[in-house]
Amino acid sequence: MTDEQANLFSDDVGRNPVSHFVVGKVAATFFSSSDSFYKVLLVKVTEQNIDWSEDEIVVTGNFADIQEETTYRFTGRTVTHPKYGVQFQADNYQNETPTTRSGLIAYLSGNDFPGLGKRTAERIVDTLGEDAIDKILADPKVLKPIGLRAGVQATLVDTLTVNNGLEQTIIGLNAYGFGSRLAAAIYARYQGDTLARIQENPYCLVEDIKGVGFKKADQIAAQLNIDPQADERLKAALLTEIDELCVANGDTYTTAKPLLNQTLQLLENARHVRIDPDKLADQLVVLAKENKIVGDENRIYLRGLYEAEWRVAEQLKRLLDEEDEHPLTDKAVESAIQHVSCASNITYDASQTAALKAAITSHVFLLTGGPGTGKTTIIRGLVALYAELHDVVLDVNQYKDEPFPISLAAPTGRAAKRMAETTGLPASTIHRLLGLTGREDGPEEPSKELQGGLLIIDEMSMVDTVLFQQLLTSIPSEMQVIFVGDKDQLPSVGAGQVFHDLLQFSELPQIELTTIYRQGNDSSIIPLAHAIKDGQLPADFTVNQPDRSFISCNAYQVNHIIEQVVGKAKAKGFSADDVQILAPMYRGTAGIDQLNTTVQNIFNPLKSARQKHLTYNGQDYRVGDKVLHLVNSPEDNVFNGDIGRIVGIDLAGDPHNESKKDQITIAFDQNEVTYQRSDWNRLTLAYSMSIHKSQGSQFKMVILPMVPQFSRMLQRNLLYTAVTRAEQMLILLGDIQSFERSVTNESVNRQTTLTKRLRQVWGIETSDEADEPEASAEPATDVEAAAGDSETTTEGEPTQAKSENDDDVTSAQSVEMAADDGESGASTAAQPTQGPTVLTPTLVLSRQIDPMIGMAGIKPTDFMPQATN
Ligand SMILES: Nc1ncnc2c1ncn2[C@@H]1O[C@H](COP(=O)(O)OP(=O)(O)OP(=O)(O)O)[C@@H](O)[C@H]1O
Repeated sequence: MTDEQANLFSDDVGRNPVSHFVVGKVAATFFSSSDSFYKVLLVKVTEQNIDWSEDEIVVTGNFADIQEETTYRFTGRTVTHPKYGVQFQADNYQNETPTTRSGLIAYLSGNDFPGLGKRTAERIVDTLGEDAIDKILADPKVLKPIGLRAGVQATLVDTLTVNNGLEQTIIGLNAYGFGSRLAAAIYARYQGDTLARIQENPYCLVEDIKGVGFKKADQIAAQLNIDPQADERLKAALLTEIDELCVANGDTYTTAKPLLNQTLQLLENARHVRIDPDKLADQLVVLAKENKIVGDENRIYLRGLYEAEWRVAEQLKRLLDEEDEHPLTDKAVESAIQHVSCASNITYDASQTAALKAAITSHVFLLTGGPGTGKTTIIRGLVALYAELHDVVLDVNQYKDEPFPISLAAPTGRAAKRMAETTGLPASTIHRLLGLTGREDGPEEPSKELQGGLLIIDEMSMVDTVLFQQLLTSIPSEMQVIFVGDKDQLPSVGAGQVFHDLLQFSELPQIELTTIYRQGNDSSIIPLAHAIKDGQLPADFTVNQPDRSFISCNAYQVNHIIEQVVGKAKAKGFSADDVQILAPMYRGTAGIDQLNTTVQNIFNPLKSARQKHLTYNGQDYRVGDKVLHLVNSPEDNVFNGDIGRIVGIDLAGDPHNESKKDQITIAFDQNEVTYQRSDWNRLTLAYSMSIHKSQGSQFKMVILPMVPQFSRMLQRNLLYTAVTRAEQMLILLGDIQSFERSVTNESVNRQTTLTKRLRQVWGIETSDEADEPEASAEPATDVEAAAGDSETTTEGEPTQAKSENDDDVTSAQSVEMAADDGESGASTAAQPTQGPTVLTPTLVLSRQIDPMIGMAGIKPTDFMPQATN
């Protein structure tokens, strides 16, 4: 154990003056978690100081590699379990190796150490003393004077390390405050080097371990007295802030000024120190040299996102360049379209026919259109067309031993389910299609090659840069691929605006469907959506329609009005699944959290104090609740935005709960998932949800409040996405000015360079490229170029939220100083990308919402609160 660790432990002891222990042989392992180190053991007690009169005790805790029939010393405390009674909860444990001379000699000459006889064991103990094991573990070279054969020495050291080292590692990780799941992930990554790696550079955890952030690493570094000015600290903070800036804005790159500003704030606030901005800028250069970030003109990218954009462009070129061995004739295609049109009883209009024709004859095709313009109709048509032209049988049961020739996929489980329902064919999430588990280390992780002749991806606006790159890499050149979406919806949660950018590039075959079919007497929602898309509210916006209404109210009235509207909807037979409240923000009187509580009490009230429920993060969870999964968890086949229902709550004290832990079981459309407490942060109630999370889903009734408090969230694509989620009924409430503001507030574009990469890969010179510095021109040499540039960006540049530290003059001045320092110029040497030579840029680091089914007779006004009727 190092001094630092010893300090940590003594600190623990300081807080816990009475150190309780149990020493004993592990007789059985009752429970062993599959994804963490948590175990429940039965221990035969040989020694203890906990007032225990029985021979055996149950010991729980985080233990690595426990061997049954081996003696351990457990330190911790006794706890009384509601069902199992008194147990010993261990914070620390160690292999109880003997400490007396004779005990040590017997241990070292025992079965664990083949090749070591009694005499050699005596020599070891006599030479190294009774702390021989600690000395050997600290430095195996102490064995040199003993003169052991190399093989025997290696076995001795290895076995001692296994018997003692792993425990020490887990104890060390526990002491650093890591829970069992993170401890398992860290150990899986560094193995026996874990503690040494952390002690040398705790910031390595930020890069290597999902779930460990800069602040955690920085706390450990502070405990280890690592200099706050250390290069590794500055680099970790820079990487964290590039990621944060890109995640916060959905950009694929950032620029020097916001990056340096935010990084300085992070570094200075965390350890209350001043950081030299020049030193920080130097580390940006170092990160580029280490190939962790890429500077291109005034843009700064994380390497993964930089390469993902290049790869997307290159992969699309590869697919589009593929030549058909047997190209389809116009005549064959036109005749097949006729057949499909007759069989489906649809007369395709001119642009729909053009879309069918272009899509079926292109290797890559993009189809966009607003709600009700026929995207689903075209997907169905394409499937039928492909089957006819390629002699494919559309009966999945006939493909037992070979892959179905048409793959359909979407970014979320709900969108995939809708796709399967509308086509009558299997559809999956993109993650599942690619066999992604979510545990991949990086975007470049190779995924399997897809099989079949045609791939159609729906809800393309939700696909981010990294996932798209993984998808394209898996598509074989002979496969046709069609991307379908609505370009005016919100972009992906992850970085990029892939569909938007692809549509900007006219070399990619594409068609926008603009004729709206689902309208007339049975829908005023779709025309409303199209009007919003075009930047205006219709004149009848506040006039009640058969399927839509507007209730004027202020932010403080929203909750009460929604309570009345939902109460009436429930009385008319609407279920919690039918009614969806969408709001832009979580906090506030009209925010998602408050509305969730209100609507939960209507659809799933707590009926008695004995009903199973639990509280987490200020929200009450009950069996029957509608809940939302907040992240992509491909390992459980549940995705960001998936909605499920709580079907089980197991409390630790339940007699039949074998895990003896609190857990929630949720049924999703596709499967059931059990969430341990450590996963509850992936959940929230779903009666009310953010518009972002509703992407890819539709609901019979959407209730949408818009009030001035939502301020900067009042944007056109947000309102458009919310309105298009309503299948049959839309109830808008709030103040008209907020809706007007949303419509006029044109959606902010993200900072991406995908369209630029496409132009580069296609070798197309465009006029706006002339405005940009030549790849081979003199490199911008310092922060000045980047910082100056970010100052001149106007529309489209995401605005930096005012940080708590905006009045910190020193930090602000520091950035200016760095920007002024023309001498500190640094540019990295050109580095090739993965692409063809001609594409290689000079890498210059500048520090630089069907008809009204079942709705007959029900009008939105039926749900209006009495006061407004
Ligand atoms: N050419 C056409 N002639 C008659 N009806 C059509 C035509 N094209 C589409 N429709 C009908 O219009 C309605 C909307 O079409 P579809 O569902 O394909 O649009 P969509 O773009 O997928 O809409 P959303 O994005 O809202 O799901 C459907 O009822 C469909 O049958």
